[in-house]
Amino acid sequence: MKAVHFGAGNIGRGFVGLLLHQGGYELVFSDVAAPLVDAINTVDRYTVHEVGEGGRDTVVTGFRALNSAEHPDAVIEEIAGANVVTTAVGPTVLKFVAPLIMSGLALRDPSSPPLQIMACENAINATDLLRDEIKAQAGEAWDALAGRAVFANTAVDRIVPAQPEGAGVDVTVEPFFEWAIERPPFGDDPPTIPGAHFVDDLAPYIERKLFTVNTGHATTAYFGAQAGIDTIAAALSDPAIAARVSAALEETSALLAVKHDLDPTSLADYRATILRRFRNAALPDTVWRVGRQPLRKLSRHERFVGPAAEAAERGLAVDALVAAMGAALAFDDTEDAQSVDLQRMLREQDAASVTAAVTGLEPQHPLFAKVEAVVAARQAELGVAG
Ligand SMILES: NC(=O)c1ccc[n+]([C@@H]2O[C@H](COP(=O)([O-])OP(=O)(O)OC[C@H]3O[C@@H](n4cnc5c(N)ncnc54)[C@H](O)[C@@H]3O)[C@@H](O)[C@H]2O)c1
Ligand SMILES: O=P(O)(O)OC[C@@H](O)[C@@H](O)[C@H](O)[C@H](O)CO
Repeated sequence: MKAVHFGAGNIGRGFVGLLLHQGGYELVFSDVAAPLVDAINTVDRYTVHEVGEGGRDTVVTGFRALNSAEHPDAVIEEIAGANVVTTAVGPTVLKFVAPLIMSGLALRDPSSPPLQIMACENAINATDLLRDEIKAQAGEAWDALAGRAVFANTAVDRIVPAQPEGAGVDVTVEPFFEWAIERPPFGDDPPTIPGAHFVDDLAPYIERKLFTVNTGHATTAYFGAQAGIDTIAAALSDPAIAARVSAALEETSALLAVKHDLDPTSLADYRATILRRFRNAALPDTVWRVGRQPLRKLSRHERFVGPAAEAAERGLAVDALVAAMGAALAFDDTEDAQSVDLQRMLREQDAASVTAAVTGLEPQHPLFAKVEAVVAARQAELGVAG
C-alpha cells in the first residue's frame, strides 16, 4: 500500500506521515522545499518526539521524498499507483497541488480501486475545496476522472510547533492527537489509519475543533503578541489573557451546543483539555506561528468570523470573539505577508471597507457593526482616520 503526502512540514511529518506509516503505507512525501526534500532523502528513519506529560518517541521508516516543483512527473506517476493521497500544505496551497493529482488520476488504471484523497488542513471541508479545484482544472475531462477517486473531509488535531534550526527531519510534537475522517465516501473500504476515527457526519467534529482549538489558540496568540509575549504557554499563564481566551471559547461552545446539539458538560471538558494542551511548557510553540496569516484567520468561514457570525444571527453573545478579532488586527509581524497586508489595509482604507474586505460580512449582518467598531478602534490607535 502506498500513500503520497503533499507537505512534509510540521504536521506532515509529525502526524499524518506518522499515522500513515503506522497503518502500513509506504510513504512518499512531496514538497517544494528543496533542502527539506534533500534532508528527508538522506535519512532512512526519523523520530517523532512527544513532549509533555505521557510523551514518548516513535520512529518512522519506509519513506522517501520528491520535489514536486522540480520533478512533477515523478509525483504524478506515484499518485497514479497510490492507494491514498493526503495533503498538509495549507488551505491556500491546495490549488497548486490539484493539477498533479488531476494528472495522476488521468494516468491511473481505471480498473484500480479509487484513490482515497484526504486534505488534512485547518479549514471546513478542505477536501471538498481540493476536489473542486481538481474538477475546475480538469474541465470536460472530469467526467472520466471522477470515478477514479473518493474524497473524504477530515479534522486533524495535534499541535506541532515550528521546528528549531538544525533539528533535521525529527519532529517535536505534543502527545495528544485526534483525526476524524468522513466514513461514507469510502463505502466498505476505509483506509487503514490506526488511531483515526471514521464518522458519518464530520461537521460537528471539524467545527468543534476549528472553533475551539483554533479559536482558542489564535485568541491566545493575538493577545499574547499584543502583550509582547513570545510563546503560547507563557501567554496563557497571564491571567488576563487566560480570561479572554476562556470567554471567547464559552461563546463558541454556546454556539456549538445549540447548532450541533453537543452536551455543554462535554464541551466544558473539551475546553479544559485544550487549555491544558496550550499550557504544555515543554512545547516550544510561538504566538507568531499560531497567529500566522491573520487575513485567512479573520476570513468569513474561519475560526473567528465563522462562529461569531452564526452566534450573532442566533442572538448569542459575541463580545469576547469580537475583542479577540480586535487583538488580531494588532498582529504586526513584518515576516508574515498577510500581517503586512492587514496593517497596510488598516492605514489606507476606512473602517467599513476594511471590515467588509477582511471578514466578507455584508454591512447589514448583525456582526458587522461590532467588528467595524474594533477596526475603527485599531485605526485610532494607529493614528489613522477610520
Ligand atoms: N502544525 C500544526 O499544529 C497543525 C495541526 C493541524 C493542522 N495543521 C494544518 O496543516 C497544514 C500545514 O501546516 P504545518 O504547520 O505543517 O505547516 P508547515 O509550513 O510546517 O508545512 C507545510 C509544508 O507544505 C510545503 N508546501 C508548500 N507548498 C507546497 C506545494 N505546492 N506542494 C507541496 N508542498 C508544499 C511547505 O514547503 C512545507 O514543508 C495547514 O493547513 C495547517 O493549518 C497544522
Ligand atoms: O495552522 P493554522 O495557521 O491554521 O493555525 C495555527 C494553529 O492554531 C494550528 O496549527 C494548531 O496547532 C493545530 O490546528 C492543532 O491541531
